[in-house]
Amino acid sequence: TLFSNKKKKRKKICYIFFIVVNEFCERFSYYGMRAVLVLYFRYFLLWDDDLATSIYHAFVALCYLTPILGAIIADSWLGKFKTIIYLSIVYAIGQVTMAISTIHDITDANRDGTPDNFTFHIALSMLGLILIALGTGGIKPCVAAFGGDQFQEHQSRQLNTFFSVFYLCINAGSLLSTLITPLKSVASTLMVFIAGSGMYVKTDPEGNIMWSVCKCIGFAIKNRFRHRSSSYPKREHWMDWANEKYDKLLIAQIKMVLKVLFLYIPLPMFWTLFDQKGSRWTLQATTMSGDFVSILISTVNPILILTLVPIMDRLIFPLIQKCGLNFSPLKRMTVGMLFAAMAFVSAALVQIEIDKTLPNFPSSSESQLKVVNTYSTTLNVTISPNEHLLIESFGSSADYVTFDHQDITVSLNTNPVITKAFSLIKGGRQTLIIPSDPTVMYLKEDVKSKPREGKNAIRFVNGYTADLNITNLDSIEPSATTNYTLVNQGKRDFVLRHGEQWCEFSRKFGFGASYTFLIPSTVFSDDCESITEVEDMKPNSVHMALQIPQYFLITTGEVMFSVTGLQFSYSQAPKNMKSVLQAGWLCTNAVGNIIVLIVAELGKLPKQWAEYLLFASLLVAVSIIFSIMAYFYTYIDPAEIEAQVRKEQGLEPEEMEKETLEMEEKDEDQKNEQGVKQTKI
Ligand SMILES: C[C@H](N)C(=O)N[C@@H](CC(=O)O)C(=O)O
Repeated sequence: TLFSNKKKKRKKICYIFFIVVNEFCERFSYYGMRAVLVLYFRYFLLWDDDLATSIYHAFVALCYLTPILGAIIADSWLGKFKTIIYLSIVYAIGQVTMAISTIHDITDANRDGTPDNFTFHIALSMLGLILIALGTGGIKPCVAAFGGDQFQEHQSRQLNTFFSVFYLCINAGSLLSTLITPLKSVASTLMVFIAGSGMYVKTDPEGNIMWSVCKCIGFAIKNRFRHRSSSYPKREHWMDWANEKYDKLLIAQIKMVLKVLFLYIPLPMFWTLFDQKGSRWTLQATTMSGDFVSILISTVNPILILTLVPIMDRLIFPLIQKCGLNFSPLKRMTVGMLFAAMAFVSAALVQIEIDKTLPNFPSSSESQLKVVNTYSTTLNVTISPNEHLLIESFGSSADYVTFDHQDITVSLNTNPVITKAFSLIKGGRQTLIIPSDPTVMYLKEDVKSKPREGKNAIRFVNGYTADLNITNLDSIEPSATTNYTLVNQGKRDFVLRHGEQWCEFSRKFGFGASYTFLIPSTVFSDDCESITEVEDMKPNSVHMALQIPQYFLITTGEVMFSVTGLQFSYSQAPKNMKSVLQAGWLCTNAVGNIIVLIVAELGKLPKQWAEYLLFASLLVAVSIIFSIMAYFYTYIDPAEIEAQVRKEQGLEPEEMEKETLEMEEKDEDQKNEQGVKQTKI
């Protein structure tokens, strides 16, 4: 017995391996593609930030809505195994479609590096994304439930370990996806999964279960309405009004599922906060300094998961249990929510620090102006009605001057005095450029927010007497100013050229600054030494390391909330509705994403830290509601309830046999475990 049990255990580890590796490959592909999706929208399809972010969140939401479809197909028709295979093929076709949509040569007839027919690329990429959402969402609830199906009812400890390992694989896939291309992994997902085919425990679909569930619920509601008069005796549960027509077992199963789904109502709020890691927190990072921006953002969450899941599972949870505390799944989920709320309090505190260092940007009714003087002498600049600035040659005003009106008149103390009227941009920042010929002074629009991704915005004013060529920029005419170019942090070299003459200058950049470089007429004679730098926006000074606590808190919350939720959804579902409940669980994530979308559309509170605190307070309120709901929830053993109902109905011999077999197996396992313990002693 000992030998055969060891063999069985090894076999189980082997096919669980195939399932978790399958999940690893699938998540690797999904996160790999997701990581570059916004960049593809921004720089290939040339969408603006808002559209790119909205379509991105809509795609993520769709990925978490399609599980309903996958669950229906699996539980009612194909079974989990075949559903995973078929939808993986859909997924692979989606990835290939998406990959084809990124080949600009297909429509780039004039070979200028940009596609000629954007509609074709947009249509193809949208088709690809829909197929990927169908694939990834469709197989997701099935893989988790299929993994769970490999365990028997008495193996709850092993089942919990499975879900932890499953989550580790998700995050290992997500982590590695940032390093390797995603396409290859779709094929490997399928191959790995099919390789284990002969070993899995495959439960058969039990007819169109979702349709039966809907009909049964519909009948219960109709029947209840028909018997609304007080002369009819009340029933214990409203679903009992389906007793007249439907099987008691189906009614009992629906009651179990509805009980859990009701409990899920407050859960999307957790995901609303969680999903802002990729939007608001990423934006926050762009206003901070530190040279690990992209690495931090894309890898800190999976790295922490890979560390925290084993610590929680092997150390923290057993320790809590040893202290005699009952840390039930629903309590863990509530604590998880509170951790996420604390993460947002931490984000708010970081934001307050950042705000102290941010420039004072104009409000929507204000305009800001700075003056740059490339004239040969110091100038006295008067801006009507009462602004007086003294600006050295090749210097600038100390900071922006804010106006609550747009029409201004500028006078220079030249001989004769030069006066010119300008109209400023409402809500904008501009620089008044005074060139070597001040009569042609002009306004140039400045950046009015921190440059993206911690980059630096730079531009040049040509004070030289002829056209100049600067590395990577178009040629600049005398007295003209270039548009801003974004440069990364670190040392950058620029070569200035006019005919045979050239000189080189270098600058070291930090994060998120903006500069205007003033090129004097002597630029070639002093080997670029005389180029002066005007700081339009200071570099970021709050270090990104300050974001680590918020990432740590939200990931701790995720381990408590998400891993537990996954296990809970499986353990509380009747056998024929495991995937449906997994889909319900994933839908909470979809709703969370949709809330993020709505919040992004509605706009922000004037102060970002206040928005973070608002979200934290909302989640605390929701977690209180959830803890009250959880207090009234009684954990069930779906198999036990099903057996009881069957017993009440009179068991069929076939089922009885199956159950006896399972009991025998359970006894065998227990005896064996005792045997192993005794041998150890
Ligand atoms: C990468 C995340 N830490 C993660 O584990 N995500 C899970 C849960 C979810 O987002 O639904 C996943 O991708 O399955």
